[in-house]
Amino acid sequence: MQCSSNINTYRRVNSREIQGASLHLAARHRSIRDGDSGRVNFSPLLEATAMAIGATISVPLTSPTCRTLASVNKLSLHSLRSSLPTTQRTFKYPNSRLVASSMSTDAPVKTSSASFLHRKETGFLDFAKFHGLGNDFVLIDNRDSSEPRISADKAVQLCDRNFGVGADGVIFVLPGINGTDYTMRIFNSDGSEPEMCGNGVRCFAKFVSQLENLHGSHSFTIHTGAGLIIPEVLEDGNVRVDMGEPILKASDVPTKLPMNKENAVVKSELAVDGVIWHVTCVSMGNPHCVTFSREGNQNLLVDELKLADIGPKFEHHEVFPARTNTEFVQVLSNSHLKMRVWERGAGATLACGTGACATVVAAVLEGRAGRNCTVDLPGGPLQIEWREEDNHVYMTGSADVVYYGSLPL
Ligand SMILES: N[C@@H](CCC[C@H](N)C(=O)O)C(=O)O
Repeated sequence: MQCSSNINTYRRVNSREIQGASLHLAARHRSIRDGDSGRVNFSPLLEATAMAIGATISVPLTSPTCRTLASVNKLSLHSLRSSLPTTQRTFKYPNSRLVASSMSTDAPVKTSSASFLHRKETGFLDFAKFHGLGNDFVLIDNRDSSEPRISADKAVQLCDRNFGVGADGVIFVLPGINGTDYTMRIFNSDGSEPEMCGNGVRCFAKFVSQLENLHGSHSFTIHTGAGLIIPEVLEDGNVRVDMGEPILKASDVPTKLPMNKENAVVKSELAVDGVIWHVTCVSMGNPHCVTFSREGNQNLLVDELKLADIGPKFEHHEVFPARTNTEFVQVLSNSHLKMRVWERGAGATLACGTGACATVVAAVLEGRAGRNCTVDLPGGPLQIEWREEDNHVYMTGSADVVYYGSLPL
């Protein structure tokens, strides 16, 4: 896997100013259910407040009743596009209103998710808020341009949990390159741009399914800074992602820690804050430092760790020239791990998909677990398999929409 050259390197953005709406404020208030549509609308007062400050929010409780595209099953979107007659291939850059109206066949609602999703009002940014096990993102439909609709600075403002929408990152659905269906780019909440995001790519897949009105099992190809990533939306709504091969070569992770004869860093000693930690370094396109133990303590009890104290010391350690994500892992059994994460550019998050993948790779390399594991994260479990046959890592887990919003740019 190669990092593409259009991925910017890390930089801190200090601006915390937010213009426009206090969406978060409105989103925190209790909402009332609109029984017929199965959707939640904010109370008239809050709705009015949101409008007054230039923002709207709508929240889906259940998926709209939809026509099933049976032909999509098991086909990649790419192959689907080329096999459908032209008249049915309107959804690549859809006439938004058309697609919106075909979304629901028996329960038309005045503010359906589809119509909201396909709104394109000048001067406004329409977005969807998603989360993968509590790792939350603002998703932006950017299919009409290969340049992200908002800057890194604006992403920092949106991610602010007090003055913005509140999220761990902002993700853009861009046109595909190199023959892929889509390109994914992401800004962390600090404005830096990582190569890849595991939970984010599951959210990306569900968002694309909504935008393209896809149902049943389907998959597509995504170009990322970590190379080709292939998510498959399953019948049960979960998403399985082929995350590609882990990178173990120290200089590619990258880390300056001393490597073994295979050029990998496995169970190496790292001094952080006067304590020796045993770490294994893995890149899933983005860098990870995984630790199961420290000197005199063979199995970490992760609930006892003060993540906010030690996390930043790993992230900014001199042996990690591109900074690092750090996973603190407790082994529960040969197939069950418990993990807490300190993310580069985002801090403590409730889950990290690439981190869970790196964790299982590290557990196998250290002989602590098998290749098929459940990884428990603060936000819920992920199933991770490091498959021997193809050396690829597969991640399966949930991804859910929280609400759709719109705010002035
Ligand atoms: N939460 C993500 C990882 C997001 C990127 C990370 N913070 C980095 O800078 O590498 C995941 O689910 O993988």
